[in-house]
Amino acid sequence: MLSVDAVVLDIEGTTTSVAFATDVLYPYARERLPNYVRQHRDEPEVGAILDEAREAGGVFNDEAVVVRMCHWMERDQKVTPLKALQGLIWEEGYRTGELVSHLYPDVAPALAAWHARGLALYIYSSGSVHAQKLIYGHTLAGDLTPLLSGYFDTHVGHKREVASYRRIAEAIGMLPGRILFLSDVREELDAAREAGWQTIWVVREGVPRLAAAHRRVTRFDQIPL
Ligand SMILES: CSCCC(=O)C(=O)COP(=O)(O)O
Ligand SMILES: [Mg+2]
Repeated sequence: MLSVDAVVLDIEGTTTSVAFATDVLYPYARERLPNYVRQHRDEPEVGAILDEAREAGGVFNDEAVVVRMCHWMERDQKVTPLKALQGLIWEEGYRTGELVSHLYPDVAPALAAWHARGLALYIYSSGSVHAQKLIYGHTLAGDLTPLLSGYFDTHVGHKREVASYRRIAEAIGMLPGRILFLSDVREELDAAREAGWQTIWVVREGVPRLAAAHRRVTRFDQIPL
């Protein structure tokens, strides 16, 4: 059995299929981004995102920033202002019911059981905190947000950087060795382990099995908690 006080979960490829992101969420945002910017650029929140994107992209006007953001999206670059804007665009889709988050069937029962056992559950994703709340608030299994104690995005740093995991441990006030990180990406797990966390590599069905560098599961009910 693993002995931990908290579980930190990645989203894409771990609780939710990569296909939901690549075939549903990202195209939804890509189709709407230019119009969304045109309609909302005078709102302070969107204005601040555009300023940050201008700075990150080294461009000066709104047209160029839209082109740059679309370019980031095509390459799935996890650039913080892009992720913030995607979250705002997805909001309407979740509100109208057009978007419902995919969730692997083993996830909701495991989260409920771990929560009932007193484990604190957190999300760490490149998607913005706003997007994360929407994703878990509208899943195939219903609203899972009551099970979650907090959310972290790229404001704590990127997921392949050791410092990000140190910051999260400090923010949640737990010893690194008492935190378990679940992810489908080896470089993220390597960074978490270097920060002293326990790790499990979630390798979902249909995903090629690579050399095991971390303890590995294909479903959450195989996690010994
Ligand atoms: C269901 S994916 C939506 C979240 C997102 O925008 C993203 O980039 C996912 O990145 P992760 O770090 O969770 O792999
Ligand atoms: Mg992932």
